[in-house]
Amino acid sequence: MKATIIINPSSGKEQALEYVKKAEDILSEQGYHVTVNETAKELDATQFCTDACKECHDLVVSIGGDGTLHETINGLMDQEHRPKLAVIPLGTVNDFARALQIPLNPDQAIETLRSSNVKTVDMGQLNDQLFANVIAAGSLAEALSSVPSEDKSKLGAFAYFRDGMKELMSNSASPLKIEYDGEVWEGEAPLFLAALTNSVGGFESMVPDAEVDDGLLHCFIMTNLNMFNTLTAGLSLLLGNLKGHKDVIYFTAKHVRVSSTEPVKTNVDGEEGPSLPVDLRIIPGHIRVVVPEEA
Ligand SMILES: Nc1ncnc2c1ncn2[C@@H]1O[C@H](COP(=O)(O)OP(=O)(O)OP(=O)(O)O)[C@@H](O)[C@H]1O
Repeated sequence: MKATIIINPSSGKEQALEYVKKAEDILSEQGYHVTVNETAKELDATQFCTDACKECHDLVVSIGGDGTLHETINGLMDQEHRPKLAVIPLGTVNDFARALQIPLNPDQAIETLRSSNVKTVDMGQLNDQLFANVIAAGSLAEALSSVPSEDKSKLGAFAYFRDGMKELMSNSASPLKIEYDGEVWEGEAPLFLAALTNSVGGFESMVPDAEVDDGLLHCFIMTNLNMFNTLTAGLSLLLGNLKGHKDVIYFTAKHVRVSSTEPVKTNVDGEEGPSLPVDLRIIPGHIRVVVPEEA
């Protein structure tokens, strides 16, 4: 059996390398021949994962934040052989791990490598790339993409909170056209979100109905922009009951197209994504993820 470890040494307050040896030992104990690949720059994780697919590896382990995971899963795109995936979360948010009940403590997450429990999980497709968790569009999404990574390391989720609140208070909205499964919504909105899992931005009850294998994109449009409503919607967003807010439209779909008459950026799995228009689809059961025995 062959396994590839993909590790971003700059993630997790730069403690990532400490965890590699432990992961390697557990995998070797289980009879894996292990290759370790350290990322040095953007898209290295994608290339390492594509190589693992081509070399018919049985398992790919992503050690890093949601950005590293996003790049890793993109290496599975269009591959005939797709190895199982294991995730050791070292980022600020770690939505994918939260949704799959993978421990956020890296030492405990590494123990998951011993588990025989494998879950089949949906992926999202955005234009020609895959995403694992969430896509956001609008001025709020843009503000979150620009949180500097030193702030993320120092302040954790608070860095997002601070910048998100600043943006919500500024009341800037974008004209959005959202076409989904034969319906159309058009209007001004500071935020559109499409989530695959229950956890968004680290809030695990944000999308309580979302299951990792339900074959649906769970979509939210934040609409009303007066100061009070924006603030309460912002709090709902941050406290995790967005669906119930009166200025939030919620729907599920399998195919969504989001466009705008203005230049609007997106945020994909926590990193800056392409500008609108974007085409979103769900790919049911695309990957197999190693999860804790009891998950
Ligand atoms: N050696 C490296 N040094 C700096 N950046 C890297 C390196 N390797 C990869 N990267 C880039 O860093 C980005 C962010 O990585 P990742 O998400 O793993 O860490 P993080 O910023 O700590 O996590 P989070 O975004 O969840 O807080 C990746 O998308 C990748 O492009």
